[in-house]
Amino acid sequence: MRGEVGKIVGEATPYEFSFQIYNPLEVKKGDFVKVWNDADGWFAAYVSEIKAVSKSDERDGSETYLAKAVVLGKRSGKSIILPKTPFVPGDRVFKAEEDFVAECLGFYEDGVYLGYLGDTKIRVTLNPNTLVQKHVCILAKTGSGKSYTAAVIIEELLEKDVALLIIDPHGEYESLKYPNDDESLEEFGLKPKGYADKVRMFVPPKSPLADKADGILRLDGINLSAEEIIEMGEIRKSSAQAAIYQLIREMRGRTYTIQDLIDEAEQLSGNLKAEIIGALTKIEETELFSENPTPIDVLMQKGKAVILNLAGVDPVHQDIIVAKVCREIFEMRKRGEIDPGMIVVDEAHNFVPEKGIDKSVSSSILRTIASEGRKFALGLMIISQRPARIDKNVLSQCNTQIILRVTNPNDINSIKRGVEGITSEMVEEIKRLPVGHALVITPDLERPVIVRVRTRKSKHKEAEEIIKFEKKKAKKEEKRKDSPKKEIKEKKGGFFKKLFGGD
Ligand SMILES: Nc1ncnc2c1ncn2[C@@H]1O[C@H](COP(=O)(O)OP(=O)(O)OP(=O)(O)O)[C@@H](O)[C@H]1O
Repeated sequence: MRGEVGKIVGEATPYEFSFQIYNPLEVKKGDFVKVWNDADGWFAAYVSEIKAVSKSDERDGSETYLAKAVVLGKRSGKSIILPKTPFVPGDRVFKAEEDFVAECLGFYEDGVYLGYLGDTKIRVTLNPNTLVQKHVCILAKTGSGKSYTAAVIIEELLEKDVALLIIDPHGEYESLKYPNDDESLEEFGLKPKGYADKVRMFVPPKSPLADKADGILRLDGINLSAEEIIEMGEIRKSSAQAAIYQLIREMRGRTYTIQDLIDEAEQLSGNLKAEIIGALTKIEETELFSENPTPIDVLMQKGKAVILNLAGVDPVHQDIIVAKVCREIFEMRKRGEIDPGMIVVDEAHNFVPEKGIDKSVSSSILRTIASEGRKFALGLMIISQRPARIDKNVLSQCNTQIILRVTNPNDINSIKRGVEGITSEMVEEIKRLPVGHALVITPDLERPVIVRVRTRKSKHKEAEEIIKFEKKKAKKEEKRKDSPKKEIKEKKGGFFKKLFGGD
């Protein structure tokens, strides 16, 4: 038979075996091979390790090459099966055809196209329902391609009309609006595409990006909790914190705004008065809270992505914004008042930190969504460069894990603890992954796979490019103003504005 590359040697189980390679140039780490199993037929296996060993009976320095192969299993109906009997030493090992490997792995048809499997041209397509409803995390050291990979998934989910809210602390996602011009798109069988018609950017009132935004985010300022006021007002003294709790107790049964609390605090006496009024005034001055808040259903709409761009916003305010927006989305989702969807949380270690390492007001609701969100079709995408600093419970709720290069020993340890079924070989692999390569672990695949993440269709956070694009667009707009179709297009703009609100 053509394509024979070696034979099984030593011990073999139904799950893995070693084989002697005939020609070391023909098999390399990461390749796929196939072997026959008398009980269950052909199976594909992944070459996870290769070593050269000297032949024991020869002193002339000649060597033999041994490979370790992990059996991938094969699709049988909806599940993946592994053979029930071991492979047999002496049996022949063949190169596996790409179609056969794809068939064995059984990627989801018309799924989320993440990239190519290892060095092959096999498309890795993940089940969108698993991704969204059972949560996903993207972990990697900085610069390894976290936000790039997140954007690839966002593009795919947008095309599947999923509602997305993106918490974007560094302003990295607005470039989704603009098409990429990277030639490597072709290699992945794709064309450039911007998502300007689907992506809107919201910012808090005093954001440095307020002029550029599609909408201003204002939160419900009615009946803020003592915890929220203490956090936002950065009230550290326990006596001042106690005074805030007391102020709010006095409001019991009434609805109140920050201004009402300031008026009430005027009645206080003693040296805490100035401190409390100062803290409340500071909150008032953010203009974040309003009696006419942004309707939450505007932030979560089928087929649209709303970016909450928090670049340049005080981290304490970011925390409150995330807490309040996510809480309302969860409550509305429970009542079926907004579309099912996914909340993407970049820099997640800041919003849902591991207990004992840091504190945040948003932790509680993010933990609730991680554990209960799937019941209400509300998913989470958790993105972080510091896995060791994220709440372990939240990480363990992410059924799909996408891990790019990680080297920090603490982060490696937390991945080992938090990711079920990860082997020491996979850990070694994670430390060496090139930029844009990811280990993907998902319940729909029997084995973790290495994916070469595809090129983005939309532009990746290159500010200069975006400015160029904006200039081009402005020129086009000038021309359009002189064209007779002007009125119709403006009407469309009006509808869009209505849909998203915005200032
Ligand atoms: N799949 C990919 N294909 C092509 N280029 C990629 C890919 N993934 C990452 N890159 C390149 O690597 C760079 C870093 O990726 P990215 O910005 O996603 O890193 P990051 O892990 O989010 O870093 P940071 O923590 O600094 O935000 C990108 O600017 C891009 O040039």
